[in-house]
Amino acid sequence: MVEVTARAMAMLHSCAPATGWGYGDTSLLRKSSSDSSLRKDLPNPSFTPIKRKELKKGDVCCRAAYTSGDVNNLPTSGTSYSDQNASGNRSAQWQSSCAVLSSQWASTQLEEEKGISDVPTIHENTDFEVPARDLLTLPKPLSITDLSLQPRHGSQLRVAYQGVPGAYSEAAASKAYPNCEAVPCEQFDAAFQAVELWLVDRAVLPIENSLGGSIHRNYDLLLRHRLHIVGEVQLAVHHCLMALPGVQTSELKRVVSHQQALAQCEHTLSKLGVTREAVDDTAGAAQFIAAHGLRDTAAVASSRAAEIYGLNILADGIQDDSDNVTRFLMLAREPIIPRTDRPFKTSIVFTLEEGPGVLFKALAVFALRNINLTKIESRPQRKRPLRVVDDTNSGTAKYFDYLFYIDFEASMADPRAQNALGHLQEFATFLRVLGSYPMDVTPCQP
Ligand SMILES: O=C(O)C(=O)C[C@]1(C(=O)O)C=C[C@@H](O)C=C1
Repeated sequence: MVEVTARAMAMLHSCAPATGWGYGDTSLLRKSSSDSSLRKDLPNPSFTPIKRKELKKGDVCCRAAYTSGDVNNLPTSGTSYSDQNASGNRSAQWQSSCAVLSSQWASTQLEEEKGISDVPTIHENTDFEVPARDLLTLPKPLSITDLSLQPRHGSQLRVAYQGVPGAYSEAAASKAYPNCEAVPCEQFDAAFQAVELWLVDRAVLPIENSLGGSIHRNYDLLLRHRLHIVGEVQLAVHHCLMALPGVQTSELKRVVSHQQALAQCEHTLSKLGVTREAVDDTAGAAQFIAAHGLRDTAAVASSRAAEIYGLNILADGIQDDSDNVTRFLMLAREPIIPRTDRPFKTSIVFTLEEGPGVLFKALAVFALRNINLTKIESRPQRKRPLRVVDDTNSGTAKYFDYLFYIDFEASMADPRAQNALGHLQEFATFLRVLGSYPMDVTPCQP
């Protein structure tokens, strides 16, 4: 058991290209030159794994990359994209470019008059039950352009989320960490950086929604930053249409909200026949209407946002499907110790060489061990979006290069998961474990 945990932790801390192992104990994981079709960790397979000798022309590139050390500019062991771009004065650049501010209790107007924000004072009690008349005293979301404060150490967990008070992400942060101090951030990036800079302890960010699909930005940021997924939380998202008190639905010309929320309410909004405008978050839309006294505009947001910003709910439960759930990830600087005494999920990201059946082979490492996949997402590799393949018979072809993100139902403490990743790493050109964490099995109540 101790050994299994040590292997799991080594994998969680690793950020290794498949060509060079970043794992602590490579002998435990690497199957050296053994043929993967003869793997001893596999149960008597119900179908024969693809053998090396079955590889066709296209597959050869897997082996080539395996020995060539080509990791396509992806992060190497212990590094991230930001490391790779970094130069000697990296530290200073990093500090200044990604500086993030903590909660700021100052009116926007005051800041505008001064032209620059005062050094903010951290308020001791971030109580978001603020009546609408106190709008100006709501905490200002963190911004990546702000200057940084020293992180605060206290007994209360500080949890960054994207948006302003009343956003679904704030509710998700409270569900994930009851009694936490939820810290609003302007952008997803700022939430990542707030954790990295020790301004907060955790971040809770949306990753997918049952109606709207994946939040791609956060997939990309997971790879660019070096945080670990330490949990997930699912939240039922119940949208309301809201406007200033006294405004009728017939007076509306425009609806503003987060683009995911607008997409989740497609039916209702099409029937309204108004223009739609996307803003950073749902609660921010409600705040905007209240702050500017807009009588021709409604917001799609939570009932809590209506309460905070003093708006009137015109319609309730306007999402296309009553079962509308958003899954959020909990992120931390350190991984948690994976366990096997409760259901766990593991999230990974990897790249493959081009070739017939390569993705099939990658997915087979899980199927062969009876590991259930819960999510697969592909994202373009930004540093290498296109690869030119010179083939004298058919001219020059262009392939798109992708990163594959997979969530599977197994803990990294489970030898099946370790063996599956050991197997995958034999032909993946890059592999990183983003986290191994308890599955959210609680009811999706807001
Ligand atoms: O705008 C908010 O309130 C958010 O918390 C963001 C967000 C998202 O990004 O998907 C979260 C949950 C809902 O799916 C709609 C919007």
